[in-house]
Amino acid sequence: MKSYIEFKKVNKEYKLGKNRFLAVNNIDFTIGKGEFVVVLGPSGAGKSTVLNLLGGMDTVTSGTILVDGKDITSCSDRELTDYRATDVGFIFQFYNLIPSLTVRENVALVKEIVKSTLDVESVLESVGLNDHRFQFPTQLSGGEQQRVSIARAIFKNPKLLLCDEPTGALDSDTGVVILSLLQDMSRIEGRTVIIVTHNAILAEAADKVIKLKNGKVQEVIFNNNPIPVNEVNW
Ligand SMILES: Nc1ncnc2c1ncn2[C@@H]1O[C@H](COP(=O)(O)OP(=O)(O)OP(=O)(O)O)[C@@H](O)[C@H]1O
Repeated sequence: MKSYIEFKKVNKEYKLGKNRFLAVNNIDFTIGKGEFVVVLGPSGAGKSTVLNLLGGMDTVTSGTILVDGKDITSCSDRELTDYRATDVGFIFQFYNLIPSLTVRENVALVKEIVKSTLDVESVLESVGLNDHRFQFPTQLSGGEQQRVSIARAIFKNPKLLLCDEPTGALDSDTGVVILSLLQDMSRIEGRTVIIVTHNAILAEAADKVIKLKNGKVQEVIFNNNPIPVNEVNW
């Protein structure tokens, strides 16, 4: 598959007092368009840092990140703001919903920052929230709240869905439902979906697994026969 995302010799160094710390150390990998990718590794391996660099929330110390032919490491602040707003959908462990807005309003709010969006009703239907659209976040379960954050992320029709521990706050059955939904975003809608997780078993469902350790790529595993998330033996 032609590479859609490319990390080339990417380094990210943080200064801690007088010391320097390489959170991401000379990383190379590629991801194809529409792939369902899992990033695994122990705590502190650099998973979130990689996701933040790819999402334009953090900048590299050196190296290049190409997304759909665009070098995001040479973007101006303005271009990076546009990239974050239009090209990337973020899903985090905590849902970051606005408690005083309904489900529908939480999603439709994205229109304030992005001109071209999908149809809000279709998006709510695609994540199974049609019946909840006039409820407030506190009236929803954790899994339903995470669906709202997925709806909000895909409403702007992003090229990429970046998910950092999206099931970290959910029980395992609800987690499987959410991961299935994210897999559908890749399989049915053709979106490129990248999930950072501690749950190594999700590798069976991924097209590609990127294993990180101590800021380096330890291994990239290509899976020729990824299985549906709900068939993984959790
Ligand atoms: N803004 C920062 N300033 C200094 N150090 C940082 C910063 N962000 C991350 N680090 C350090 O970089 C390393 C990698 O962090 P990162 O959050 O990417 O790891 P992770 O693999 O996502 O870990 P976890 O699974 O625990 O979330 C850690 O040692 C962390 O302390």
